[in-house]
Amino acid sequence: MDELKEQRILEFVLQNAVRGDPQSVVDNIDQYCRHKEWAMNVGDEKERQTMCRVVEERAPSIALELGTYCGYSAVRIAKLLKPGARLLTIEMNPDNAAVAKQIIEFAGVQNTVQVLEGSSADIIPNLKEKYQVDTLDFVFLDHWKDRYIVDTKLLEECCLLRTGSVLLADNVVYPGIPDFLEYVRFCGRYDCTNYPSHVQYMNKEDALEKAVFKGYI
Ligand SMILES: Cc1ncccc1-c1cc(O)c2nc[nH]c(=O)c2c1
Ligand SMILES: [Mg+2]
Repeated sequence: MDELKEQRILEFVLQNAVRGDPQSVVDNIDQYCRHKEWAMNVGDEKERQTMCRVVEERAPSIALELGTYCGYSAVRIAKLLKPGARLLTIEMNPDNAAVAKQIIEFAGVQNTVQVLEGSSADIIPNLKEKYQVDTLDFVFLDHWKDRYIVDTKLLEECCLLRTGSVLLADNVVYPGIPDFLEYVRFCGRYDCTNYPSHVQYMNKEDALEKAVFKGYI
């Protein structure tokens, strides 16, 4: 069977990055995806400009990521978390989950990041009982465009958000998530901020949207 692109990214990291050094791991993924094979990691521009500032501002104790992919943003987020904080990251594709677990372990953040393999629809309702979550301080949405609004409503229905919980959504311009944007901007429960950027490793316009939950009004 052909080796998957994600396995080539993993190989490149294992051969070129420094074990236990999260920055070296994400730098090598950026280098591979910029010069050898494009891949849908969130990328260094969005992370440097926005994600790191939003995460550090919120200083989450418990964070959730929807869409682990190869673990690139999980490693970046883990690096920004305070001691004792944890990140749960959900990945539907078992091949990607397997690659992500190895990249997370190589980066040395396996005690901070837990990869939950399966669908967000199945896992989100179990976060409280099975994963000892009370409410989430930070949620990074980076999975499938048609799941952003459904999963946002599911987080609300499962009482997983509290006043001040921060949602940060990738790709709201390209590929574009119009139903999610309209929901968070006009339902009355979120304060929204848009952060223009570019699709990773390309010049194409994109943006991140931050939506701060105001409560179950
Ligand atoms: C695949 C693609 N092609 C051209 C331009 C952008 C994308 C793209 C970029 C991303 O950051 C994505 N993140 C999560 N899930 C996606 O499907 C996804 C797709
Ligand atoms: Mg993305």
